[in-house]
Amino acid sequence: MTSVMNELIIRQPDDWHIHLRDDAALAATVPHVAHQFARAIIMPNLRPPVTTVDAAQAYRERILAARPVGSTFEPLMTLYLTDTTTPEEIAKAKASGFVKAVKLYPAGATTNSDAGVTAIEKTHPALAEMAAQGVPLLVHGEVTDPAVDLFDREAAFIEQVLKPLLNKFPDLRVVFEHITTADAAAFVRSAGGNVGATITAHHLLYNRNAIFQGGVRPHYYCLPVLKRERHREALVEAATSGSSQFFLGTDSAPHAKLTKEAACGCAGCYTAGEALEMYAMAFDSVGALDKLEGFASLHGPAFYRLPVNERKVVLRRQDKVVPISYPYVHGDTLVPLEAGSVLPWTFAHV
Ligand SMILES: NC(=O)N[C@@H](CC(=O)O)C(=O)O
Ligand SMILES: [Zn+2]
Ligand SMILES: [Zn+2]
Repeated sequence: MTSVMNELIIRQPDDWHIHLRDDAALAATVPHVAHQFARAIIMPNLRPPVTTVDAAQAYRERILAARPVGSTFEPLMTLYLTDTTTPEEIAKAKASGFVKAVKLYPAGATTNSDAGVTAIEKTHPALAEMAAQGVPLLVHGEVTDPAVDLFDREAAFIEQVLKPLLNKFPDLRVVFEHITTADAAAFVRSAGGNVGATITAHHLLYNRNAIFQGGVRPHYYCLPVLKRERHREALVEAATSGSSQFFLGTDSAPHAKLTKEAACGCAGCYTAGEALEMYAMAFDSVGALDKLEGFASLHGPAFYRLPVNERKVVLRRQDKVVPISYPYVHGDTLVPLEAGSVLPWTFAHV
């Protein structure tokens, strides 16, 4: 007997990778994440980047102040790793209680990564302290060598950086962020339980054709860029496998409309307002809705050694219209992924 699931009640998910930006942008981004998720790992790629515990604390206060009245949303803060991050700052981060991880951006790999790491060896003192203290390293896993094809940069990063890094620091806890390839999914599975990965909704739903459907579609452009269909299928397989190494991270990355729809448009898809609807579509597409709670609400807390959320939420098979745009900073707007589309799922609190 086959049955269609029309309503899915799960523990409230967390988002293990999101960009909220700062100041006026928080009025747009925080209500979205706080509605869908109980907690979120907040990326530190501000200008200037969040490189100290003191800066993370101040940023955390600004996020908390932007929460809707009554919201209990909890931002989990991260530090931006640089060539000069000290072991002392790592120890301070661990002791703070609110800094949960440290983010590695290879310099030049993505948005606001120019202050990132220029050579991984320079970070060895900080990484040794992180391994000792159990502080997770979150990685944007793409090499920056312009000679490497854009679509191959994640696979190259595994061989050139990640494998040597884990050989040197076998106990380091690593999250391979926003994985986009079969290579990355296979690598994570072959690594120990100290290695996990986040997967976005857009990398589960689309392949690289989406960027060129009838013309160039800037809102589907993000980094790492969407890949071929066989990679998308491998990501869906990993996300729905039940393996606790894979968990939800939207990588929702707001950029004002004018900076996306431009001759040199910014990388990033904005999905925070409709993320769970999109993940439900991806899981439903392979009949794996029963695996969504593990991926969205259980595996991440297990990796980060945090309690699971007690509150329940519901996904209903009910149409939801994605707004054409949301208000954003300086009178500009924010165009969500699938703006104007009708999604077959609707997220609500129970
Ligand atoms: N994913 C993106 O395309 N962009 C992110 C940066 C990142 O996560 O690499 C951003 O901050 O805009
Ligand atoms: Zn990234
Ligand atoms: Zn990101």
